[in-house]
This record gives sequence, C-alpha cells and structure tokens, in this order.
Amino acid sequence: MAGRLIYLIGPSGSGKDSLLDAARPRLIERGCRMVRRVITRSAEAVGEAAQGVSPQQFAAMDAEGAFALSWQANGLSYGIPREIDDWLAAGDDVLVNGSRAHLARTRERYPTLLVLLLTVDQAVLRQRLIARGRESLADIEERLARNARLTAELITGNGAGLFVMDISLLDNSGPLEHTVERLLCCLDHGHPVCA
Ligand SMILES: Nc1ncnc2c1ncn2[C@@H]1O[C@H](COP(=O)(O)OP(=O)(O)O)[C@@H](O)[C@H]1O
Ligand SMILES: O=P(O)(O)OC[C@H]1O[C@H](OP(=O)(O)OP(=O)(O)O)[C@H](O)[C@@H]1O
Repeated sequence: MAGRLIYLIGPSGSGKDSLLDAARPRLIERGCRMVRRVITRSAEAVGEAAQGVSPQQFAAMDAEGAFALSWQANGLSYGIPREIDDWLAAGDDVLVNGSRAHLARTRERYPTLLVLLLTVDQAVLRQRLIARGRESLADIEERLARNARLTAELITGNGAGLFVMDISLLDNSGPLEHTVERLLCCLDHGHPVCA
C-alpha cells in the first residue's frame, strides 16, 4: 500500500523546521521519511534542512522534473524533490514542510494527504521571527501580513480553497517537546484525541 504524505504547514516562524528537527529521531523510528527542500536562499541561510540554489539553478531543476511539488512565496522558490514519490510508492510515510497557499494544488496531486497546521499567536510569532534574525524587519512584517491573510482565508474557507475541517491543528505556542508529542499523537491516532 502507498505511504501517506504528511503536509506540515504554518506561518513562517511558527516552528516547522524546529519541530521536524526535534521529532526527527522518533519519526525515523516510525519509518516516516523527511526530505530536504530546495530553496532559492543562500546556502548559509537555508541551514541543514534545505539545499540553497540560485534562481537559475532552480528553474533548470524544475524544467527537468526534479520536483514533486514547487511553489513561490516570500520572494523565494521552494521545491520538494521528486524522490518522495518513490518513497510513497514503496509504502513509506513522508513528512514535508509545505505551503498553506499551495495546499489546494498539493491536495490535487496527493488526495489522501494528512494536513497538519502549526499555529502560534501572532504576537509570539513576531517575537520568534525577530529573535531568529534571518529576515529584515520589513520582510518580517510582510510575512506577518501574509500570515494574517492566510489565517483569515483558512477560517472562512475562501481563497486558496482551504477547509479547516480536514486539517489537524497543532499549537506550538508552548514548549517544543509538547508539540512533538502532539505531532506523534496525530500521526498515530488522528487529531481529536491529541489536542
Ligand atoms: N515551541 C517553541 N518555543 C520557543 N521557540 C520556538 C519554538 N518553536 C520554534 N521556536 C523558535 O522560533 C523560531 C522560528 O522557528 P522555525 O523552526 O525556524 O520556524 P519555521 O520553520 O516555521 O519558519 C526559531 O528561532 C526557533 O528556535
Ligand atoms: O504559503 P505559506 O504557508 O505562507 O508558506 C510559504 C513558504 O513560507 C515558508 O517558508 P519560509 O521561507 O518561511 O521557510 P521556513 O518555513 O523555514 O521559515 C513555508 O515553509 C513555505 O515554503
């Protein structure tokens, strides 16, 4: 049987990469795979979780079919390597760091996907983005505005065609270890018992 695509989404700064890092050993234990994204951000700024490429390299990779999923946001291009399709076909679950705006398109390609939405209070989000220090203050304000817009669309079910009923919410306002436990609970049992 094919594996499940687990699509982790949430505002920039909500803690997606931190959660994936913290949960990694326990996800691997469960046979769940993770993939490095390809991002048009400098190698220093992408860290371990991604491969930094130039816009020209990204376009060439995209043209040769290197990505199962790709999107543009925050002035950057993001790609999910196509090897995830081999892993899914082999029956492995795969967890990816996704985009809320791209959810409807992702659902078309992976109709049985499990969507996990990481949430954080907007004031906490601002503090975390500033403390992370990766973007300029102007870029941080743009990310917060994008977050407010996408959150509103999520709630009303408009815009990107998101329906909150299909999405498991994971709050990451508290300690990361608690979020790791809730993530694993969602994967093992489904969200109603994991709040
Ligand atoms: N539960 C948490 N409590 C406190 N700080 C957190 C928590 N989760 C993430 N952070 C911090 O918030 C910042 C943004 O997290 P990051 O994982 O980079 O978010 P994302 O990948 O969603 O953009 C980082 O500096 C990270 O250390
Ligand atoms: O449509 P959205 O849900 O707003 O998502 C758009 C992009 O922003 C985030 O990446 P970002 O560059 O912030 O990387 P990060 O998640 O590692 O901070 C997210 O992982 C998506 O790739």
